[in-house]
Amino acid sequence: MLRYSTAGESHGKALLALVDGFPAGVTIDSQIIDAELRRRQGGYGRGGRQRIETDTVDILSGIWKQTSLGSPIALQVINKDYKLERLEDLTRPRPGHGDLTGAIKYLGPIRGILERASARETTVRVAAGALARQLLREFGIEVLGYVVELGGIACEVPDATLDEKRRLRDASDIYSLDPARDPEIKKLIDETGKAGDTLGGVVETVVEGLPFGLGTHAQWDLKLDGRIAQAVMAVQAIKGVEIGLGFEAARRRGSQVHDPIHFDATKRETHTLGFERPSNNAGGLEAGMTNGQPLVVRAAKKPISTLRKSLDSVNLTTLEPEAAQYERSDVCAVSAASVIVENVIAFEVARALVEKFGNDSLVEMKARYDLFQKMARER
Ligand SMILES: Cc1cc2nc3c(=O)[nH]c(=O)nc-3n(C[C@H](O)[C@H](O)[C@H](O)COP(=O)(O)O)c2cc1C
Ligand SMILES: C=C(O[C@@H]1CC(C(=O)O)=C[C@@H](OP(=O)(O)O)[C@H]1O)C(=O)O
Repeated sequence: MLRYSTAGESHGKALLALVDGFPAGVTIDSQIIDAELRRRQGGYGRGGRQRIETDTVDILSGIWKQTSLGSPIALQVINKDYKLERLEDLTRPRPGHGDLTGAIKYLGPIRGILERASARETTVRVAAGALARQLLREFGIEVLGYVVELGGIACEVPDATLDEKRRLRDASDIYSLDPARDPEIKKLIDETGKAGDTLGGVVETVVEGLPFGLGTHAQWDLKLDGRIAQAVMAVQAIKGVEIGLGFEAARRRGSQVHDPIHFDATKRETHTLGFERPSNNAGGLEAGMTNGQPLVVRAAKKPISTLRKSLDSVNLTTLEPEAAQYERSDVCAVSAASVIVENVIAFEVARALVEKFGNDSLVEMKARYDLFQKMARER
């Protein structure tokens, strides 16, 4: 099974991810991982921390001569802002962060909670996802994430091709598909920050080139829609996930929701096996399985919890009412969230891919992939 777990505190020595079950024989370029880490640090509205860090990955194991060995891959990102031993505890928990609940649950300091709850941990989730997408590319599977709404301002271009979307996103400081709106959005972020407040937004990820049959209908916890939702919801500050039409599907009639099935013999040799869908309201998943269409996932990110103009809180030492504590913080991290969501989805898709085609070696996976496509055409 392909899986990973992470370790590390926000101001500890380093963040670590341990990736198990990654197939042998995949060419790994650490610069591809570093490029995703750089993007995660970017966007507009980040706080002072990103001027301190220059995140790069150290691959500590599992790779030889730029090729995966099939053994565990340990990924490390060093914290330049390592200062955990010197930091004081907080006494006034911030609403929206894990401070109050974690301190009560673990009967310990708030510091012990916020250091691990912090989205700094997503550095190594992104590193693991960027590793996984190097496997996906071997199968022509491409993943792209971008911002579609920020602080209530919509910034998307429907119906663009993946390449057009990539070009637009890479031209935007916000990572949206509508760079023309960058000045308006930046102004909103600046004004909100000056007012001591914060902003959220909506991000979208598209995965193209998926074969039929990743995931399964057969058991609830193996359905790919549920697994994608878990991976995305588990990103800090994500509060909603939609696949395809999502909540909008509940407002329409069936005839306006379900994607008709057509057949085009000229596309028989492609990953769709010739089964074309004039719409993709299902977002690429039916009954927990990929259906050859692009996977489309949206996620809602709430505004940052730490407010310069603090909300009401309680001093946990005196139990007297006091304003919540302020620690250095972002005003808006929606752009970063688009990079994180994109990469956690990449990992989940890669996990489902190795489930279907095996995870010993890339060469065996490819042979099984080709055999499956042939058998599916001949069924
Ligand atoms: C990229 C990113 C950066 C974040 N930066 C901050 C921050 O600077 N300050 C803050 O209070 N919360 C920040 N958050 C959100 C908190 O980590 C998150 O709200 C907290 O861990 C509680 O978890 P929950 O919102 O998922 O319930 C950030 C989240 C993301 C995804
Ligand atoms: C460090 C990162 O994000 C951090 C996430 C975060 C939080 O509470 O989630 C709080 C801030 O931490 P600090 O107080 O050290 O500035 C953010 O900067 C990062 O994304 O690399």
